[in-house]
Amino acid sequence: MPDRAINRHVQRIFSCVSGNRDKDDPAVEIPIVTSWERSLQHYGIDPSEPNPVRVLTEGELKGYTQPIERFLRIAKVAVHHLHRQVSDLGYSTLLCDANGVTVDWRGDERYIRQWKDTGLFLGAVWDEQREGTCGVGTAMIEQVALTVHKGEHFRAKNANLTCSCAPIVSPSGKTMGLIDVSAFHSPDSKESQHLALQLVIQSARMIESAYFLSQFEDQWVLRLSFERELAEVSSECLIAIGGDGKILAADRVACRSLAGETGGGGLAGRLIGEVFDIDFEKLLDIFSRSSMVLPIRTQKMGLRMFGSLRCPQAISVKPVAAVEAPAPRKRKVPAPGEALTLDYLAGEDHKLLESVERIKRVMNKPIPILLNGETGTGKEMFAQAIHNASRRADRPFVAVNCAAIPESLIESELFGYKEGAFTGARSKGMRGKILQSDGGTLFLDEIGDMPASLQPRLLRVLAEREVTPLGGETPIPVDLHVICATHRNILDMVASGDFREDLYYRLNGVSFELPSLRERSDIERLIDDVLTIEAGSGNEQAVIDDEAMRVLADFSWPGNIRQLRNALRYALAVCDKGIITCADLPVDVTGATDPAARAKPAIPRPAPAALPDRSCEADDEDDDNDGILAELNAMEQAERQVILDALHKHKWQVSRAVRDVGISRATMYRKMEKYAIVPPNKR
Ligand SMILES: Nc1ncnc2c1ncn2[C@@H]1O[C@H](COP(=O)(O)OP(=O)(O)OP(=O)(O)O)[C@@H](O)[C@H]1O
Repeated sequence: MPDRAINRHVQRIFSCVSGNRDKDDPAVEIPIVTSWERSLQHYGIDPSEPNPVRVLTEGELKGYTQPIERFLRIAKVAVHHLHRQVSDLGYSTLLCDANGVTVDWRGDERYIRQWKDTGLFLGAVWDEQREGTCGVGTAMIEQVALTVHKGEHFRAKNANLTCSCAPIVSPSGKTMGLIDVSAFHSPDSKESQHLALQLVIQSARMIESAYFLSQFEDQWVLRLSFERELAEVSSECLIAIGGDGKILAADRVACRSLAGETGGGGLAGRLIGEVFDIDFEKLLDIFSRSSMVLPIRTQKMGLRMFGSLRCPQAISVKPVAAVEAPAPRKRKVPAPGEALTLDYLAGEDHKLLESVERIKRVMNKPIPILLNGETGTGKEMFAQAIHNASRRADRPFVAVNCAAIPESLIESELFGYKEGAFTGARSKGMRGKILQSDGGTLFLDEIGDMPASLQPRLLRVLAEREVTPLGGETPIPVDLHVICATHRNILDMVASGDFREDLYYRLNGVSFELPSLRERSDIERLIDDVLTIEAGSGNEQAVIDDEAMRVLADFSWPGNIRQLRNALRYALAVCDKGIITCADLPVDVTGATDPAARAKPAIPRPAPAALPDRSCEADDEDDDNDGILAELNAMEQAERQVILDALHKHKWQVSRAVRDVGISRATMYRKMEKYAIVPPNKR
């Protein structure tokens, strides 16, 4: 550029930044002026300085490309595709990383010298701090797609270039890179670059979508479009959904389009049914029967969209619609010592049955399973049952409780060590739990307690399917299926930085919520089953009387099935003649049952007389039953009183009262109904 032109360029920038723009000079767009200000005042760059663009050596460049190999692989196709569209128009195509380093490049090889001289080449660093206003650097800082055309470049030496560039944003909203087309000959008018800018925007979007789909390849992805006609061929919004129906992530178009639904609170962590007029179960159900595009409305704003659902990759080999209907389940209570099966564990709880059907679909696929549930809900039992039902059943099932092993030992427990790896190491070394589970299932219980320092190592094992024991150098290949369990909210831990997001996505291929005991719709059935199992393991057969069953079914069970097992084990040991009554239940269960009942005065003991004597009926029950009493003959009145006395004596425990009276339970209930005897708790 001749000196006079350089001076004019520098003059123009100075007057514009100082607010004294020449009135003949066309207005400069705001982002460009702001960038000129930054370049001049912040970075202190001299616009006339002719220093060439910095180009990294091959070795230096490797340091930038290696950590983003996946991104490069995904973006490559889009870079190639874009370049095919623009190469004949004299553009080169640059893919830059988040630092502005050109990590992929395409250009007409005939002009290689010129590309290199202008810095439109592999390894060139296009950051604003160094180059001042330029396509890549300014799009990176402003986080928008833009064209920096000719004299809008800050440095005079770049003022013949035209650069159109768009940022590429990751699922978590960070700039992962930028895609740019640049040319050193172009018409003067900036409008001439409109199409080039639209093409880079489209390519950036294509890379973002491909990256999103790859990042969540083991998850369900809801693809949404505002136009029915386009929904099948291209989607505007992408939403990744975990196996529990909660949104894991949404791409930036989805976040922007659906911001009104969340009041700015973000989509991640919300249930699909909170945002749309359909819940996840229904969505799965519809898409399992048809792959059609489904009209969906958003809950708050009522936006009409058209969606399709992409299955986790490992399931998609078999369309969900083609999954056979589950065979009718045969449910039998396992004999003592017999492994609990998935069908048995599902019980008759509606939600659990659905979960088990879904588990069956994925258990033989390389999809990690995450089990959520309160302590004692049976997570380990489930993990074992999944293993037993899977193709890996004849291989080891290895359980590791991350909360139970001291942090200092977890590493060697999991990864093992070579002989002599450290003082005290066994002379032959140790195969860690991961290698022990080779070919089988590794169950990581309390995964939320996995120390932060080991999370990257575990991630590497899962990604690369190989382990390097402590003190070893050669990685050993391992084939394992991972099932994790936690009672903690891992998403919250991810948000607070206590759990690695990438590890969470690796582990949560599909997740299942095990209901607490108090939420189960089949609680009485389960209580009976657990009693059968407990009674079978050494104790006498027993039954639970109605009152005790009511107490057990109403209890809150903070320790879930584990606590229930213990309570029944105790009751079996103390009960008489195989009948478990309230008196046989541990006090922590009966004491917490019904605080209102406990506050009531004790039921008065009846007078010893066997004949009708209204004075003994201190509960005011019979006041309400005068009409019935009047209709009874003397015999009946006497019989009624005997029954009532026995019930009072045994604090309304039917099973005990029947023994005093010498009648069966069924007869007792019939008589109670006939004589209108209603236990206090049912009044
Ligand atoms: N459906 C069931 N029927 C009978 N017993 C069961 C059932 N589910 C679980 N159990 C028993 O309940 C106890 C707790 O189960 P488990 O250890 O699998 O729970 P967990 O959710 O893994 O607990 P934690 O979170 O405390 O590790 C075990 O003794 C197990 O045998």
